[in-house]
Amino acid sequence: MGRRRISGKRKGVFNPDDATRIKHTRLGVWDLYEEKAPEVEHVPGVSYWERYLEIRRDLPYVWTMLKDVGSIRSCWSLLFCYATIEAFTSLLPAANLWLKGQMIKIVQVAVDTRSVDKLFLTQITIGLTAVELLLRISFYSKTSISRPLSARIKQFYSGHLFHANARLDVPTFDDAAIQRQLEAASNVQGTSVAWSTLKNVFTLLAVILQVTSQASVLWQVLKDQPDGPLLAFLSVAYSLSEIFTWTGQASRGVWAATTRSDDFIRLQGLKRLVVDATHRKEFVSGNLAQYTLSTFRELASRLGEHASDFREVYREHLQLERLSIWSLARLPFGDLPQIVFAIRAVQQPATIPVTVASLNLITHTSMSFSHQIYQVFQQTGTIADSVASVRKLYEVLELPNKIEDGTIPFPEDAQKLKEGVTLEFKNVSFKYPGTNTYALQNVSFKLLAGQLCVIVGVNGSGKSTILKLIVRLYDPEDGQILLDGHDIETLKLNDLRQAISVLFQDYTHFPLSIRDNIGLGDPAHANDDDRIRLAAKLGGSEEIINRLPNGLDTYLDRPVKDHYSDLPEGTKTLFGRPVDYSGVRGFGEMSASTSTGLSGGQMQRLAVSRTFMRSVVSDDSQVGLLLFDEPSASLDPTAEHDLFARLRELRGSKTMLFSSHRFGNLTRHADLILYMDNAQVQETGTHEELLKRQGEYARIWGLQAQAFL
Ligand SMILES: Nc1ncnc2c1ncn2[C@@H]1O[C@H](COP(=O)(O)OP(=O)(O)OP(=O)(O)O)[C@@H](O)[C@H]1O
Repeated sequence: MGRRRISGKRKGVFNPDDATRIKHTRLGVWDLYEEKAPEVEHVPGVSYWERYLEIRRDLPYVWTMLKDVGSIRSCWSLLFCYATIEAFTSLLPAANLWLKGQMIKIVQVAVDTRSVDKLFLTQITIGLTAVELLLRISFYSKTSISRPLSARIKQFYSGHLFHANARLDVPTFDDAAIQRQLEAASNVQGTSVAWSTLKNVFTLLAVILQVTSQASVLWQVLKDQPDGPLLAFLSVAYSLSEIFTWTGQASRGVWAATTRSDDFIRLQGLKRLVVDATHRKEFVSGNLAQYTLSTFRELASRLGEHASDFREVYREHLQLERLSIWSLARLPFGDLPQIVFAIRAVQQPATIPVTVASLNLITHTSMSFSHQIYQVFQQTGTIADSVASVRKLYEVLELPNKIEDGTIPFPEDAQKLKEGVTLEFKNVSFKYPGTNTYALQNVSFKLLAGQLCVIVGVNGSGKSTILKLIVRLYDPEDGQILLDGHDIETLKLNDLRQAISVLFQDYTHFPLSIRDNIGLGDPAHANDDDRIRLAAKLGGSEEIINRLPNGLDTYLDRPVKDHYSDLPEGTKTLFGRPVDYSGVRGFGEMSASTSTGLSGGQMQRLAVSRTFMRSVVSDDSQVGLLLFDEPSASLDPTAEHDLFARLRELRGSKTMLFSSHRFGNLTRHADLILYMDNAQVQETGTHEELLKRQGEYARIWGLQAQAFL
């Protein structure tokens, strides 16, 4: 086969170094690699046949989409109105053409009889004005209908996409290919894929209707005139030649571009450094202004005009390509109708007035044909793309999660869960996806119900990874993890995660209110303010919340930005918030710093409160295992002491597992300590046992103890 496909899923890899298949072009500082178009591509229609085949393959998804769109309130009736107006509008140019043809007839009669039918002429003129008016009215009605239609469809599909995103697990979500798929499935130019596909299909059908109706009217008008059929053919032929031109261009294969210019990369880095608010503190304190400015100027002058944005140079490149030999060669054909008319006028001077009128009509129509035919081909391209997007929109709902769900319900006895669970690692080994080194190697340990386990060890030794495997964010490559004797891979995922509460080291704050941030620890009670306040109290964040002007309603990171024009200089706050000027600085993607400015420790208290909401606040808690990854890393010593004391007091007999750098406070109370290094458990035992052993644990304990002497 060897022919390329235009869009959709493609097997294999794109290898820029394969000179036999890839064309390399230097565009300023950019290297553009494009798939070479095989000769067969230039045969008109071939790529469109491929597109047709692709569209056909994707049609089942379009059918599902239509059914979904139909389920949206009053969508069918709106769509019907939209389609009717679209069809009506596409017939108006033919009506216009017919009226103009009648004008020619009037001229012809006038030439022959030296008299004009004034009434008919008036009717034609009124008709032409009416057509113009109807065009405008149709356009207005179409826009008014498309607004609610698009809004409803868009809202429906934003729910669809939310679902698609929400159901993915960590390794699947982290997969770059999946991310690209999610992106492709989301919005196209601010409106949803579904709506733009429907609109494109309507436009395509309307353009086809318009072209055929106009062509048949043109034929009717010209067929009785001398050379009429020839002229009609010539004028349409020129337009049809557009197909040849656009066939070669509308379909571009896979391409990729990169820059290897160190100067350009450094220049872009400097630009980011100077506008990004996150670097400002170091930028100012490091006195970087002078140095970066002179480096910037030096780099810019060395790069000169080559320092262009890729999109800009790529656009120019495409424009130049468009001036292909073929498009130049066909230019004279555009003048053929005029030449034929001129010859006829010389041979039959009496027909000159009719000839001029017909010529005008033909030129006008053929110009509009060119435009419409171009639109048809543009449109099929767009439809193939958007139909492919519809497929992606539905495929993302079917993406298999990499972590497979189990079937066994857990726990068997909810009452027993409160007394804790047993946890066992049997020879567990694990590598993170895409890496070659073990994050855990042959890890084995057993924790009995109600016991407290502390994992200690150097940075990167695998402590957090143990916790991530217990909640099945990832599955081990080898070995087994057992919860109350069941391999966790056989348990229902929802049940497993319900039974565990985990506080990660890299906890995040949701871009929601503090109420939601704590409440979501236990979604079933997320609206229970009493529980939320209790969790805040136990987690040590009550005081912080009370000090915030909006209390539980405070957004630490407001997900919606305010919009404003140039504001007077004195405006420092607006809507009760500091004015964010980052957008004005030109980098749209920069995140504005709208956070309320809590310290790391204060943030951690909020995170602990969320965990408490889930595990200790509710008396009907389904949690039997508590996992904490460095819960006190940002806490001051008093806060840390309080937290551990509260945890020991509140956990009841739940099993608990901590990962920590600090020895002492917790390790002395631990039933089991795992000392980890290099992805392996090196020493196990209680604090006393490990001290007696005089190993690494004892050595580090000694170091930490000495620091306090
Ligand atoms: N998402 C990830 N992708 C790839 N590698 C990872 C990922 N997370 C952790 N690692 C690697 O796995 C190893 C173990 O990491 P882990 O976070 O479990 O260590 P840790 O003992 O908790 O470290 P710390 O004390 O710094 O928290 C490290 O080498 C780390 O670089």
